[in-house]
Amino acid sequence: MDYEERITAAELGQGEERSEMTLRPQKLEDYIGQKKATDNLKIFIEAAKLRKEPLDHVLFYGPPGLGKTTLAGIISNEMGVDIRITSGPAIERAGDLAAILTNLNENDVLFIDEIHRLNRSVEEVLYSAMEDFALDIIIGKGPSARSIRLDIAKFTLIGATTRAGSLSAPLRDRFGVSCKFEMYTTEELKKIIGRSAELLGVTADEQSMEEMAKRSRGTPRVANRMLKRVRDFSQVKGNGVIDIDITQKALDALGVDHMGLESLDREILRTIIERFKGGPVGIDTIAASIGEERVTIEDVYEPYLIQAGFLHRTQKGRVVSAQAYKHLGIPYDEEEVNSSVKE
Ligand SMILES: Nc1ncnc2c1ncn2[C@@H]1O[C@H](COP(=O)(O)OP(=O)(O)OP(=O)(O)O)[C@@H](O)[C@H]1O
Ligand SMILES: [Mg+2]
Repeated sequence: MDYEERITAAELGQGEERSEMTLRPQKLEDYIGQKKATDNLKIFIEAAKLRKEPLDHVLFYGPPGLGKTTLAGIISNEMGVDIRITSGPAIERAGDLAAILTNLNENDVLFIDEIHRLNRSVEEVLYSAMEDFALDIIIGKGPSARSIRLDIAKFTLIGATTRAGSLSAPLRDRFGVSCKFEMYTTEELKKIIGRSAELLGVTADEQSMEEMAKRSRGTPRVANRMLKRVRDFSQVKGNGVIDIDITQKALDALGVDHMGLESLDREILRTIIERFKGGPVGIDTIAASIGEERVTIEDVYEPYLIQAGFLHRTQKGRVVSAQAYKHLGIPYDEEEVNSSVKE
């Protein structure tokens, strides 16, 4: 199966950007879950509006597809300002960032996705921009070169990252607010699926929504993708109405099991069990064994495998749990596993 076709893929497939836009809530009251983050933000937004100032710079971190981009859009809506969306790898040179910054209006939001991937020279320009709303520009070359300071509009930087640990300390310190994104509960995902179904004009019964929610690995993006694939199934193989029967058939056909694991999740677990006696084994070794990039495993697959209790991270490497053996139907020999853990 192509990477793009995986329901867990962190990247958006063709045309998916547009369909994600239509499913994105625009207001804070329509944003489901992440209560800890949104309760605080609500107060900060209110306060900033009262002072007629931009919101403090905000850092969002957590696994892909949990609604970071969506929440950034909502913040700009609630503040009544424009949002400019870009990403770390897209800003190649300091000049690119300067161009973006000088085009912002007072109190606007600048959203930088994958902010841990900014290069050094760009990041340095960001420091004074965040702190003093100023750019230091060097004019001329050699002995006659001089630096001038250019004021820019006050703005809010919202940075998003899957790995807060990869951010340099000076950058991290310049964010006034930082929000950790948690995986969603089945109940929350069910609400999200219900909302999306309404927007897409499809009918799904309670039981099938519950089933999809349970198999969405805590991730709204996965839930929405799943809903769309199940809808396709119901239109082609059923009567267009989503019920539990068609849901189960569709998800089986997609290779999503009852815990929401996909073939690659199972391959990760199986590899650790069959080739490394259940671990501990280093992430690079796992990546090489299954021919997948380390970052993909770490950012996209592991968070859910850990959350669901199939995998543990230890000092010595990854270890699968007895539950993973059970899930894959592989006999669990406690003694053998323990001896390999102690080695
Ligand atoms: N809290 C939510 N309520 C309703 N829908 C949501 C929520 N969070 C996310 N979604 C839906 O999930 C989709 C993915 O969300 P979004 O693109 O914001 O994720 P993300 O965290 O920015 O992902 P990435 O880290 O990969 O950029 C959106 O299209 C949106 O419809
Ligand atoms: Mg995003």
